[in-house]
Amino acid sequence: MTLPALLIVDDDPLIRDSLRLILADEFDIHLAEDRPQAIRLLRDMASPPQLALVDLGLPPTPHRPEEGFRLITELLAHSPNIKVITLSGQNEESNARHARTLGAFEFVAKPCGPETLRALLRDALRIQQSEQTELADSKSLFGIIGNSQPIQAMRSQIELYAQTPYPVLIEGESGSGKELVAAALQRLSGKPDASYVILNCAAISPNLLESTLFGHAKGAFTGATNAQSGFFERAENGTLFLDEIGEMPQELQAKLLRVLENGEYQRVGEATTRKSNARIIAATNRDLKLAVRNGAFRNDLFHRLSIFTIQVPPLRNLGEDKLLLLEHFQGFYASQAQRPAFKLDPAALEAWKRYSFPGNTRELRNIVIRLTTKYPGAEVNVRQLESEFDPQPETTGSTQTDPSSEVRQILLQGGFDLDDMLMGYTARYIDTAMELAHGNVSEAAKLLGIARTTLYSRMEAIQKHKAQKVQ
Ligand SMILES: Nc1ncnc2c1ncn2[C@@H]1O[C@H](COP(=O)(O)OP(=O)(O)OP(=O)(O)O)[C@@H](O)[C@H]1O
Repeated sequence: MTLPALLIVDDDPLIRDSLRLILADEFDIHLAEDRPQAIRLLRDMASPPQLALVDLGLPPTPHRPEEGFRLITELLAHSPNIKVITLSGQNEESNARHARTLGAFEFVAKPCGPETLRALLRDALRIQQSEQTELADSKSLFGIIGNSQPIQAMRSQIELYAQTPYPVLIEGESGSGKELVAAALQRLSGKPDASYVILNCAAISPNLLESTLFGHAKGAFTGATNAQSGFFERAENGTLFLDEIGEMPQELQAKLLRVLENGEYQRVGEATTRKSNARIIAATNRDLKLAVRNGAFRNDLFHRLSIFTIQVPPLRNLGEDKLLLLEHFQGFYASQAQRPAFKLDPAALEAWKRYSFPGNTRELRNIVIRLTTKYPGAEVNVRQLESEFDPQPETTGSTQTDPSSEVRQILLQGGFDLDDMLMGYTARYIDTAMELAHGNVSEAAKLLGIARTTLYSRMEAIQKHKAQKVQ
């Protein structure tokens, strides 16, 4: 029987060795002493580990949590299903809570008894397996929960774009549901049996990305003992989902552009030109436009990819959907754990509605899992609930910057488009108003000082403008 893989990242050799000793009979252990080593290890593994135990204080800043925070984000970018458990000192509760906002499943205070740790890891594994069943079950249902106006608008966009052969770019903050949107696009593509291949561009080391995408000839590089097909070939005439597209190296961006333009590509080390009919869906949590301005992402590729763009709204803009998601996950995880569900008392429910969930639905889901374990069948009060919230939420979320300070530099760079810039501003104000109004369009229109119908038409204009730029 294959043991589930567990990545342990801790800079203290004593802790690494003792954890290996304790857990090796039940888990396939992989050890790393810092973030870069962990990422290298991950990239070399044939499939990502199911679990990770991460110390927050890692070199070069072993007394601060930043390196651990960064590793959590990178692990989840590499493998969204991985369950990350953080190890932390007794007095670092607020750091541990912030780690959970970033997507960590749970934290455990050091020193921790072997049985507690085992129980936690088994629990994480069981929940991970149940989530995979949920995903399979929800296929016909679209999987996307929410009735707010932004989610309804997003569903219509998915339906509209799903059956076209053009690329779709999915933008949104981490944990907001981009992968779910990609899966929905594929399911509604009208080719239910066609291949669906997912490549996370952040998960593959940049020098292997080209051969992973396009394949390689025998002897193309050291270690290429056989010819190998790539993801484009595997996708055939189905869908290729390129997650974290912002991480793609520049040289490869040019090759991807060529496939998007005429379907042509070559395996590494081969002169024969091959044809791809795969439909491309790409996703990013970075501001790609900013990356274009900074020269990190090709402008022409951005325009090709963003023929149809879907903005996945952050959870804080979705008003009552926070309650729908609460209800859904409450029921789901209680039945998985075969325990009665917890309930929020009225004050806790208000706090739930007020909280901004900077880690989006992934954070909400992890909070529900923890409450299910801690308070089966019980009423959760506001103090108990708020101890699950992030005490430093302002450090996550959108990474957009105010462009006004860059005006001179942008104009001098050339290629500036005033309409584009104004649309960007309009979109940002609308987004903020929707956030303040918890997804209520009439309220948002009031804040913006325009009529509700005008707001709808501005939203439409933003989408049209994006589509027109590439035609
Ligand atoms: N509207 C939704 N309804 C139900 N589940 C959702 C919704 N949005 C997100 N989720 C769930 O939240 C979790 C995070 O979603 P997902 O992995 O798609 O996020 P993401 O935007 O791809 O994040 P990242 O950029 O970090 O990869 C998943 O478990 C997903 O199923």
